[in-house]
Amino acid sequence: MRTVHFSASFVRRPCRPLPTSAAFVPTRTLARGMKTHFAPSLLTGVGPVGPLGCWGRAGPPACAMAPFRGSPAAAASVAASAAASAMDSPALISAVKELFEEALAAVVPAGIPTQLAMVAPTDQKNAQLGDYQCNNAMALFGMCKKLGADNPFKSPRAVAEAILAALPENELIKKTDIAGPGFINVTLNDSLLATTAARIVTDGVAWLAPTSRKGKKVIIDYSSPNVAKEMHVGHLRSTIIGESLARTYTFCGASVLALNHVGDWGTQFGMLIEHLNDQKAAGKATDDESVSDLTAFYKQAKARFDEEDEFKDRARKRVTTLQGGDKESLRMWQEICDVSRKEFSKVYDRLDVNRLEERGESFYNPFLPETVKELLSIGVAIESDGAVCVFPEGKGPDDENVAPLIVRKSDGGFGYATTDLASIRHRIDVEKGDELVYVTDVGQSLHFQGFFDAAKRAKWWDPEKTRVEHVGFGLVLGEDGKRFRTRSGDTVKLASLLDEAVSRCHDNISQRNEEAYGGKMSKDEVSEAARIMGYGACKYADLKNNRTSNYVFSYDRMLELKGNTAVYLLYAHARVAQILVKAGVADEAGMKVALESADGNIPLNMDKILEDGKAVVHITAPQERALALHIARLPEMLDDTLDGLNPHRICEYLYELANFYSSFYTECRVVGSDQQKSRLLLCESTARVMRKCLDLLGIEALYRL
Ligand SMILES: NC(=[NH2+])NCCC[C@H](N)C(=O)O
Repeated sequence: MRTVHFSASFVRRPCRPLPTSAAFVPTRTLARGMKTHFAPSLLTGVGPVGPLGCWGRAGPPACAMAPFRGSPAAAASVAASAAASAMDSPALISAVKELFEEALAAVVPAGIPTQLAMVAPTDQKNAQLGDYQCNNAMALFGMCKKLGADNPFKSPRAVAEAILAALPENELIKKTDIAGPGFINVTLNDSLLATTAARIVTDGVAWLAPTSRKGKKVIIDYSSPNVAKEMHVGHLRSTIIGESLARTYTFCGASVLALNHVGDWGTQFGMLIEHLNDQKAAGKATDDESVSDLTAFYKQAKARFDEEDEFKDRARKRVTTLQGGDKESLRMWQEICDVSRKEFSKVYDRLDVNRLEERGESFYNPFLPETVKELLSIGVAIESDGAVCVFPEGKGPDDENVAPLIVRKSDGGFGYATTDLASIRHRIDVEKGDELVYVTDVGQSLHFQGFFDAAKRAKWWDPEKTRVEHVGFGLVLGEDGKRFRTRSGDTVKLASLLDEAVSRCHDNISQRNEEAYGGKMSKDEVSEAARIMGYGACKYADLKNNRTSNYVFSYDRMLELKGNTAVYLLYAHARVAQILVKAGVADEAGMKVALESADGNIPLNMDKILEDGKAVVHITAPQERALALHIARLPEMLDDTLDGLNPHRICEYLYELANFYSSFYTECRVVGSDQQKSRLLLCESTARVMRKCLDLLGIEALYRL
């Protein structure tokens, strides 16, 4: 076995010179005007800044550091600099893979294709084995055997040995060993983990954002309720999942266009306008209750449409005049949309969703005739029974059991599919999206597959150039395992659902406030905490599941104090915050500041955590190492989240983080220990990562509970 030392592949990469001195002032902290004794001291002195930023995968790293060549303790010290914020922080796993790919390139014999590194994190239950495992040796040996006499290897183990011998010198890996037939276990350098944890405090958690989405334009279509219809739990799921993805993409450097593809166009507007007209004639305005409850209004209009021939006739004519651009019809359509819009925005305000841009189906109306015409002219669509249809590749009207995509109905009207074809084209050609994401229930999968496929055949979408994904999600079920409904069988109103969660939290927190804190929290504080916890619990209960599975909506479960719930995590964060207060690193006033600030960071009394003006984390116990490793794996988790479009990965990570922290806190004395500064730094680092993860899930943090 060979121990690989510092001086990595990246040493060969161009680096900007190391600054000779660096001063760091946490700007937000100062801007908030703290008491002088809390003013952070300047961090001066430079040390070898952690190598994390230099692991660079593709593209030149923005690098301002030299490779570490000093003692491990020195390596763990941090000198933050202005340049540091521009640092790239690729995922650990990618850096490990890159090293193994270099090694593989050197050992793969002629006649065998280039090998991608098969590297996976080691299950932390087996932490003694290492942090990552590279599993290429066995498969590569299998390929080499086919070379017969030209196979240079005797066994998979020999392949593993060759890979290790070819591993470039680097700063990342402390130790490697071969297990079993040829698994390579990899242990990372402690100093690197320590440095990463410390830098989160000096440079902010954004420093650790992965760079895989930098400069990418991502268009996320989510929420997308329908005008004059109830915004139901499905739309709530879409809103919560889409918002979390939007936040995560943004954090990872993408420019996000969040689109609310509201169902604001279609034949139903004929009857809605006519009904509105009649209501007005009867002296009722849009702010009248009978109209503002649009669901009821819709039902009335529908009933009349089904029962009154004269009304039906007018409604049909109205659709034509509306689609023909008649001013008066458009004005009334607008009026109806406005009523819905007001209702939707109430939900968005509650959920803290404010980046969504409304671009409803109506936006694409002018492009629809052209869309169909082109599909016909290139032969992707054909006329069938008076309608224009896109059949699956190789299928036609004579094939049985095929459901074509209808792009123009036999009455000449356009539908959902046509709008989506126009929208995908617009998002690629005009908006220049690199990734297009659509968040709806899995029930719409066929629709998405259908128009994605048509867009590809029409050459409007090149999958090599643009990533297009339907992010489907499962149903919300009631505790009886059936579709979530009220006892009377109606769909559950979103507002009342959130209200109930908040009210239950209010009861719990008030009780705790009296019992455990002697009423220390004011009435307002209790209400605010209940709001954060109630909304947080609903969001988290939704996000923590693998999105494609159905989940059971249960207040009891989502409000449990233990286990993978928002309540547990909010408590976990509050406990860390309170330790920092107890140690004098932060104070109550600082927490108030944190609550109002954009990044939620508590102003810190830096003297309490810096050693000789430097932020230094010492790793002396396995629990400290496990915690620091988990923190350093944030970029890897985020890449994973976006690759699979799975926000539940963030929940998993956050829950594990809370657990690693809890083992650390149980085993390692913080306040009053020799390691107090280092450990407090680790606490603050943990708190920041916790807050960032909560924020990516759309959940606010609590500092005291
Ligand atoms: N581009 C899209 N199709 N977005 C999703 C729209 C969702 C649709 N309005 C619904 O309520 O089901």
